[in-house]
Amino acid sequence: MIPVNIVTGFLGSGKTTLLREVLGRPEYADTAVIVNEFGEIGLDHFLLEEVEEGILLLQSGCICCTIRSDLQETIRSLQKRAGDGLIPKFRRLIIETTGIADPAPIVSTISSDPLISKHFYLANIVCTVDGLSGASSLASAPEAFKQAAVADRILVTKSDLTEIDILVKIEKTLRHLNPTASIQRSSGAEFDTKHLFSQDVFVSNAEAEDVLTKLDRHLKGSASIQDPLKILHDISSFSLEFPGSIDWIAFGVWLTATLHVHGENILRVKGILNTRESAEPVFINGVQHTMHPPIHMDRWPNGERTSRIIFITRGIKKDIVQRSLHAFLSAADKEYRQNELADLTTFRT
Ligand SMILES: Nc1nc2c(ncn2[C@@H]2O[C@H](COP(=O)(O)OP(=O)(O)OP(=O)(O)O)[C@@H](O)[C@H]2O)c(=O)[nH]1
Repeated sequence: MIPVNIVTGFLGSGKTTLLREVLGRPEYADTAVIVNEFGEIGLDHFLLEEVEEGILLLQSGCICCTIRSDLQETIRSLQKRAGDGLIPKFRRLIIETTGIADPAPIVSTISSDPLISKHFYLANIVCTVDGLSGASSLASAPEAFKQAAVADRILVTKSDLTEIDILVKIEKTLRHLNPTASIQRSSGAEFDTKHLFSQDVFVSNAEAEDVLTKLDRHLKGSASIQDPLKILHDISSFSLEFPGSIDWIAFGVWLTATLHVHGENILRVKGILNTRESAEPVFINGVQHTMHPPIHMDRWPNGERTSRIIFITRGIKKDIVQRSLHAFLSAADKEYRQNELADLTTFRT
């Protein structure tokens, strides 16, 4: 399976600068990158040959490709060409979105297209936020706010041009918005590409632990703080905690129904569940409609066997989600106890 990284971020925030670095590094030699236009990325000094219109082979061994009729068709055609030996095989795919694009439909394309999901999986979403002008774009452009809300890694760029108190302020806003994303600074060079691209969020135990540490910090600390930008865009980030074990099937039905009803307004869900069916914790992770296969972690981080879930939503308040989940789980609990009692009675008679 080939990991896919999505690089998103508002206009001029530094996506191309980051990609250029990746494309020049030998450790990313087997990477294919999908960009909107070659012109934007300035590849002249990397170029080895043009394999065909829209596909470039770079000196580093990377393949760079512009989008064809649509993303689905572009990914499928890259995969087919690599299979037919027309371009080198690649082991990673990076997709750069346009500055005003919503990354969620890309996530959905990767996991819902049967041909694509057979070969590719989402590794993570990286979002660049301009340290210098990010505060105003986050305030004025809902797209910029959403890109940061759904990300797993946030790179605050132009730290070399930005005063420290402005950087601290923007990082605080981003932490309130997306408490489980990791946030780094960049000055346009020497990126920590390993952390940004190689640690897969949706499949790794270590990553799940890191997310939980941040989730717990959110539960204990800043959960109740209201950020003015979140109020402006009607975005909430809240965490729920449930003691005791919960019914996995009932939870799954509830989550499916909730995602169906609220659809695009649930931007991110992440959490750890103590389920009746499994001794190990189950880590869940979703972007909008798309839930990724749960990870069965090998141990309980911090030994706390409590289910904890974080939601980032638009226009949906905590008490609505909490009440409906609570009602669902209580009903499943009641049924479980009745069945247990019935089993016991049958056994005695
Ligand atoms: N000094 C400095 N300049 C940066 C940094 N990151 C990006 N830049 C500059 O900012 C400008 C925009 O960066 P790009 O990488 O093109 O941004 P982008 O997000 O790809 O832009 P669009 O594709 O237009 O949305 C370029 O002139 C970069 O050289 C940084 O960390 N420090």
